[in-house]
Amino acid sequence: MTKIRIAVQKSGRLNEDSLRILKDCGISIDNGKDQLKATARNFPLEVFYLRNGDIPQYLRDGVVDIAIIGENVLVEKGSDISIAQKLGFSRCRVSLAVPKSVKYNSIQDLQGKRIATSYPNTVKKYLEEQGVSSEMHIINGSVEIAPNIGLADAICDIVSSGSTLFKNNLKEVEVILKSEAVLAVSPNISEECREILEKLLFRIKSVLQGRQNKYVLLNAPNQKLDEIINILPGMRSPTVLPLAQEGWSSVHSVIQSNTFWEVIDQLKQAGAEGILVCPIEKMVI
Ligand SMILES: Nc1ncnc2c1ncn2[C@@H]1O[C@H](COP(=O)(O)OP(=O)(O)OP(=O)(O)O)[C@@H](O)[C@H]1O
Ligand SMILES: O=P(O)(O)OC[C@H]1O[C@H](OP(=O)(O)OP(=O)(O)O)[C@H](O)[C@@H]1O
Ligand SMILES: [Mg+2]
Repeated sequence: MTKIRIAVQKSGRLNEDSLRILKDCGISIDNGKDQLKATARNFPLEVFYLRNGDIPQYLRDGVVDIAIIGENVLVEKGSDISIAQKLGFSRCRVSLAVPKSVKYNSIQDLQGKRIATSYPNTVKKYLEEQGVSSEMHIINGSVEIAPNIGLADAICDIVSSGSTLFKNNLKEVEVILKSEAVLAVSPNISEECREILEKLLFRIKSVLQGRQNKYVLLNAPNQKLDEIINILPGMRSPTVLPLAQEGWSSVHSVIQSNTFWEVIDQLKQAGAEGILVCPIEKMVI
């Protein structure tokens, strides 16, 4: 039986969330410690544990069919590789930063300067578009230290909370790109694997929809129902059921996690009581 081969980061920032999303899709993987390959028990899938930075080449060579990878790595090394789905975790940006003490007005200030980075292609392309040329110093880790040891005038690296920049006395001056984990697809994927990919994508989308929404139940006096229903659109429209106590109803609906607190405030003001909020495991639209 054909199995789809998926690359997952062996260890690092993407590993845990990548395995969690597969698990939330109902896929059980037997994980031995230090295993490089594992087979799913209940889905035609094999997991290859690889380094994030090596994955574009493995996709290109057809060693794996799909991969969970940082979008920033695809921009750097795999612009020929397509993205089937953004996955909503490991959000970060790739930014240029300079020492806090340096006056920075515009990207032109980097003309002829030395930039330390692990993302030379991304930086070069960005600078070229702005008509700026700089000298690249390729470093694989601890890039933020480079200006402090006199190795570079600026750096380009991943920024998330900004605390690494802060600790190294640097300031972010240009955001080159925003990134998150994505499901990437080999240009050489077979027809059979594409069918398995469609099944996997259906599950992933249901999981992501579930994560982005909450199930809400509340009680409301009947004369307030119209107002409350207007606040709560629901998947089609809210469910309204009579309570045992006359003149009251129970309203059930789905609301987006990112607007959640504002909606709850509006519901309370409109007269809703006993509001319960539950996570949604999967949501099929
Ligand atoms: N601080 C961060 N916050 C959020 N996401 C991040 C952060 N640092 C890295 N990432 C994302 O996670 C990916 C993996 O980062 P990580 O540092 O674990 O591995 P790596 O050193 O880039 O790769 P490799 O697996 O090749 O060693 C990055 O490509 C990026 O997409
Ligand atoms: O803005 P922050 O929240 O501080 O995150 C940014 C830092 O996180 C990543 O490093 P990581 O911790 O993955 O270490 P690494 O250099 O060993 O990959 C990245 O390379 C930055 O250094
Ligand atoms: Mg890192």
